[in-house]
Amino acid sequence: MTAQILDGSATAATIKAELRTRVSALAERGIVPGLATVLVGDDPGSQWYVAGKHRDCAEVGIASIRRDLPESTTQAELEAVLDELNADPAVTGYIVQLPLPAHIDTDAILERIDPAKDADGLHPTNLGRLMLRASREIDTPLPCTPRGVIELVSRHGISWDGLDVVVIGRGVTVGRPIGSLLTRRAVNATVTLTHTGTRDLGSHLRRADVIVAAAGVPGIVSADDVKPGAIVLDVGVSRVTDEATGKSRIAGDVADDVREVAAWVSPNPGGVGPMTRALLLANVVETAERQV
Ligand SMILES: Nc1nc2c(c(=O)[nH]1)N[C@@H](CN(C=O)c1ccc(C(=O)N[C@@H](CCC(=O)O)C(=O)O)cc1)CN2
Repeated sequence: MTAQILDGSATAATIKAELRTRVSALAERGIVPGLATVLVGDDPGSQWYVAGKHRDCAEVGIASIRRDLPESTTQAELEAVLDELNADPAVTGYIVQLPLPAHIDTDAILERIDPAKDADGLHPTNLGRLMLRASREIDTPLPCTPRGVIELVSRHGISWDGLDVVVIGRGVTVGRPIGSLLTRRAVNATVTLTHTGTRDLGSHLRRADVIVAAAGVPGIVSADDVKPGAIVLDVGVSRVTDEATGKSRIAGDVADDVREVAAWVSPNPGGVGPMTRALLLANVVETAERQV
């Protein structure tokens, strides 16, 4: 079997085209959605991701505001920037690029964001609403990567209803919230959340209809771990140095041989990453629409 590709780049392009139309409709009512980004320090990966978010905004007609701060920024200085953005009417939503430097209390920063402007859906109020609303529509921003995973599969004509999903990784941006999203009545999957403390990870993976690999461990999922015909989503991002060329490249959590066993695979790059970016824009547009 050669797996079919869950094409995140093409799907994200479709979502962005839909959002462009919605942004034009808002413009007719005099509303221009605005996304601000807050970046602390000079990590090249984070700088690249933030630059991408501003390019995406320009593509769909969202105004964007950039606040780049030095590595030495204190907790109080960063909180003062967030207070400004919370008060700025031109900012519909904003994100604080993660990870933050070690001297910053990330949880306190996420809590400082006005929940109504939380474009990443990572404020405790918004995560809490996600927990509470298993049966109702959720009218608050949702975490972008889990939302991207769900949309990527659904938009390839695959229903999640009744599927056994095994997630690897318990981080706040993917592993923890994705279980709540996938088990909502409207999606109806069954989820097992595994992590570095899970005994015999392979036995969980081998019975999964869907594997969501978000461990950040290159190649943690290989062909031997995958049930024939399963769907495998690669969310892992690790930067490794290619021994042959000496160049640095992105490595996902899913080994290449998985394509010989799985029915569907999301590539990395070109899978969940572009979807994360597109769903961030969706959160901003939806927040602006709710304000109308
Ligand atoms: N505040 C946040 N911080 C971080 C998040 C997040 O959702 N919110 N997620 C990641 C980084 N990230 C977005 O911020 C992100 C990572 C990767 C991609 C992406 O499109 N990747 C490309 C490949 C990129 C490459 O080659 O270097 C792909 O998958 O095709 C988008 C967004 C951590 N921080």
